[in-house]
Amino acid sequence: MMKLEKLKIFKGTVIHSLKIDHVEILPNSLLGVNGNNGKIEFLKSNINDFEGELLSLEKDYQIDKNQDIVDLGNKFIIPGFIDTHAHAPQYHNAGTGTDLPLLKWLEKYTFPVESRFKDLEFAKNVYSKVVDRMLKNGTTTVCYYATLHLPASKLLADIVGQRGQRAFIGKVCMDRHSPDHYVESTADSIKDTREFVDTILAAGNPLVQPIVTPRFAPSCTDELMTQLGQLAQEKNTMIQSHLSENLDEVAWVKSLYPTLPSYTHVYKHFNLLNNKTIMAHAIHLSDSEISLIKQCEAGISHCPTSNFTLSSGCLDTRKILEAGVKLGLGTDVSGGFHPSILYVIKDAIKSSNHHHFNNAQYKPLSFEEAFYLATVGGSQVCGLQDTIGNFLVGKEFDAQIIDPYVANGPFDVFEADSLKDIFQKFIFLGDDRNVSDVYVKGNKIDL
Ligand SMILES: Nc1nc2[nH]cnc2c(=O)[nH]1
Ligand SMILES: [Zn+2]
Repeated sequence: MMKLEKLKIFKGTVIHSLKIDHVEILPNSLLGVNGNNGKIEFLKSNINDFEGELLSLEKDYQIDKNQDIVDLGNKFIIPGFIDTHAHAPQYHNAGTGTDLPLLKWLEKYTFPVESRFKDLEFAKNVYSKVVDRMLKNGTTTVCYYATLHLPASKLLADIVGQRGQRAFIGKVCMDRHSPDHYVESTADSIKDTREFVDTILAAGNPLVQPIVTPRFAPSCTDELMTQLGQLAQEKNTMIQSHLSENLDEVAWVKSLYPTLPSYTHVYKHFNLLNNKTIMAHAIHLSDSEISLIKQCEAGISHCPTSNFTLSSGCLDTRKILEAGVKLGLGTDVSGGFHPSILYVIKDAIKSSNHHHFNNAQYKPLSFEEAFYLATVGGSQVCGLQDTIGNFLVGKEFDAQIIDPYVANGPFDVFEADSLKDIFQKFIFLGDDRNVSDVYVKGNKIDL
């Protein structure tokens, strides 16, 4: 007999993805989570005889069915969302400064607010709020950019750790083409990044990992790019940056690197493009750049809310998927004004529909595919495909409990609605009011 002292069992409807074009909707399920390691112990679905099933579980696991079972009733459980690209300091500006394209937007709104994070009180206020906001919206994993400041970047990691979120956190590196009030020397950038990586690793929280973060090629000298590539390799960390978001940016990179074949090749040249790399946007890529990304096994963070707001363009997600490149979704707060991946899911569908307007043969993203990208796709981009993304046995339990019937909620359910209809209504009409509980690695988060 297996004795598990700490087993939590969720009884009700479980929804997740195993394949990109199909959502598994599993009524009458029992999902067991091992409280010792936060992993999924079992998932049994379409159960007819709950009493019999529970009796056998009582024998196998010595559970107390009055204490260890959470009855979901008419709520359902889905994986936590994975935001593969968000700027924590920019949350201060979310919903403002939506009138300019990328390079002017950076100068006018973004660098000024990021430079304020030398003030730790200011940082503490914004960072506490962004982490809370993400969790309330069911986002259990985030790839965060902080700012170039070491103390505030460490503070973000502390706050994420205290709140129990899963995250990759990057001290931003930028030693050129930046305002005088918001730039660092090459030596400081490397020294502080090294200290940041070492500090996060020494803290030993498996949920919070450092990520090497050159802001984008135009804001890093060759020397800095070279050393960041070496550091990421030495410490075996993830890498994140921006790629081919805006046509003026692409032309700028071409002028900075006239002898390299493309923007993507710039990152490759400095050993910053590999299977641990997340590139945000990647809209204006040639076929050979997509092939290079595939060959290097890097992933793309698709940020359509930002791409619409900054008028950057519409990523051809079908082409990226058909090329076999890992693809996840990102809010890109505050280029993207909305902190919720639910919002990004809808913009990913609309962005894909735009390609369909111009080409009747084009197969736009279905809502099932967009949900997959928000969960399983994100896990692949983060290198966590064996750890999170869905409820396969052995993965860690990162989840949200969704209440479609919450009082004063954002949508209505009618008698004829199937479970799939209700789930789709949540995707299109739902918001944080429907998120009743959030779990990361089996731990319930205080919302
Ligand atoms: N969207 C976006 N693109 C960038 N490229 C370089 N920095 C940024 C940023 O902060 N946001
Ligand atoms: Zn960004």
